[in-house]
Amino acid sequence: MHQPSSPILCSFPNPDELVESLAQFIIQAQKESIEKKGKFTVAISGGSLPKQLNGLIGKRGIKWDKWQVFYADERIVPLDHEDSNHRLCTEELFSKVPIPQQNIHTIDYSLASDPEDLADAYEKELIHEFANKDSARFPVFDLILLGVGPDGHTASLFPGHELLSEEDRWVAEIVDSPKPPPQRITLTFPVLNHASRVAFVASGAGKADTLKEVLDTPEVGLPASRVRPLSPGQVYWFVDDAAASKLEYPKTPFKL
Ligand SMILES: O=C1O[C@H](COP(=O)(O)O)[C@@H](O)[C@H](O)[C@H]1O
Repeated sequence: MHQPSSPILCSFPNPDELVESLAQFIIQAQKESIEKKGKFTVAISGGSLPKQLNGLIGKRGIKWDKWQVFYADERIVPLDHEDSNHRLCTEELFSKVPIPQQNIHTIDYSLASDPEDLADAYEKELIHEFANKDSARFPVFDLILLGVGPDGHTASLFPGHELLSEEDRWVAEIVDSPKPPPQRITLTFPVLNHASRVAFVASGAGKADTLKEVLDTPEVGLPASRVRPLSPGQVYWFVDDAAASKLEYPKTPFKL
């Protein structure tokens, strides 16, 4: 019987050490995945996360051509719009590393007039990558990288929203996001909770209250608390000491 995993919390004295350790963790995850399956499937968030991936830039041992990148959530805006998570990830990372463009799976903005169609089309991209939906009930990402907002939302799963109870779809649209822009797509909880590894990344004192609620009182049920991949999947929290300053949750020393 697969049980949900308990989060592993790794805290670092400063943002630079956090960024460097996160890069080492990601490189190790891609090494293991490529050895097993010849590719590395990863989902990336927007917000403050992409900047924290800059420890990957210029690192040896990264086989960028083996990465297949999806977005954990995306705003329904043109790909070059300032609110686009793809644009942000491109500025912070993809424009600085030799990843083939075709390995980055973006939304099809031509479907923007019908968010449900757009979400379904993105789900089809996943189905293409992860085999068909009947044989694989949910995709198993090698790594999903998430942030957490002040209200405890993650990806575009917001507290109290009906999408929190989605049990079937891999990708869903949201047209009433409390944080602008209102129209988005997001991976659903079943996808987040079937990943091999999920890594949350949070830094700065501004995240301290949120982290306390998410990790010390998971029974409140904030979206970020509900990301608990089934074993052998594992959820990690990469934070700096400022973000961890109010936590009672036990820390684990970082090791690869
Ligand atoms: O709107 C979003 O917010 C979350 C959290 O962002 P942060 O700036 O507080 O880290 C982000 O993870 C998500 O991808 C984004 O669309």
